[in-house]
Amino acid sequence: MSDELLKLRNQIDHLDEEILARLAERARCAQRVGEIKHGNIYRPEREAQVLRRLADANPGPLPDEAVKKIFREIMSACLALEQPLRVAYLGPAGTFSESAARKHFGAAPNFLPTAAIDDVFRAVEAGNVDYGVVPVENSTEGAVGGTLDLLLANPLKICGEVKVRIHQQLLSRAEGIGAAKRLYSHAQSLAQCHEWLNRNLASLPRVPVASNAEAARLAAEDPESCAIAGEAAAELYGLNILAANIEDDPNNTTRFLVIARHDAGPSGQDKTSIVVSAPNRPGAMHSLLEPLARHGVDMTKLQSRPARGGLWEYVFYVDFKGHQEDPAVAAALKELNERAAFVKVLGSYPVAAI
Ligand SMILES: O=C(O)C(=O)C[C@]1(C(=O)O)C=C[C@@H](O)C=C1
Repeated sequence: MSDELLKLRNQIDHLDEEILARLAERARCAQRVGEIKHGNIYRPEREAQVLRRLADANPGPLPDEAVKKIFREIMSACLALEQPLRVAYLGPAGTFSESAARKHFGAAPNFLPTAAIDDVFRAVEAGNVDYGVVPVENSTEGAVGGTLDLLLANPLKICGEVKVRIHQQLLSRAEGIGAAKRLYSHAQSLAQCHEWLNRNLASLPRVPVASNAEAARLAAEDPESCAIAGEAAAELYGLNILAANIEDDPNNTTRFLVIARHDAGPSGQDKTSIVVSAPNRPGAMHSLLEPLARHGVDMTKLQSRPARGGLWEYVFYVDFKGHQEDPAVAAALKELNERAAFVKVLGSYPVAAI
């Protein structure tokens, strides 16, 4: 070993010990915070502030994303010392929902896969888990209607959002695609890779199944098949990646919501989600949203959904920038309340920080 290599490795050992001692000190601080803090132990607003502050202070050469991932895990481990979290997500294991849950909470919680989106809501409401992670919209496929309906019907709050870049992989137990007789995947993933499949595997029969993870499980059992699923499923079922990132839109992203029995405090960079219904008369929707514009509140999403029970009646899901405790948002919400037939605040939460 050269002298320089030896010296650098000694230096790294030394730095690692320093980092470890500082981590232990940080963990003891977090434990003490846990003892003196009242109410919820998990504080999404504080975690978002920590991640943003460190990304801003990052001197390099590590990219901001790497710094945030490292501190995401540090906070996850510190929080577990205060209180081990239980987090439900739309399963089975290996889905993009699991990736979203792990991206948001780090590796420390106990994760519980559920069979359907409403099971996630039920598990949180019943107190079987502390938090739930559910998909709400995809950049190519649009809104997840089931989640929107459940948000309206449920007393739960949104306390966070996570965005996951969806990369689809062609997976198989075999080393090549030659012997494959069928392709399993979720219908949404088949749609997201439609052009690639038409160009490369036009004659291979496509079999839609309940989830990508289920597709990967089937491909692991059946060597004459392949599947489209994410990397997490490939790892879980020990499959080879025959073609990587085959989604037609390279920016394909799914947004997930974190649901809880409480929402989040202000973090300085927040979003608020509400559901409103407008009285059935011309211009009602315009008049309803006018206070937002007048108070300088930026609307980021407007999504309509048929109201249960009334033919051709709609409810509107509106997201805007700011926290309901911000004075401009509070003033706009007060006026909106006076004008709307119905308003429900689904929650204020930090803009995705990671
Ligand atoms: O600041 C707190 O309230 C803490 O409990 C500490 C800490 C952290 O590790 O920084 C851990 C968990 C919370 O969700 C937020 C932050």
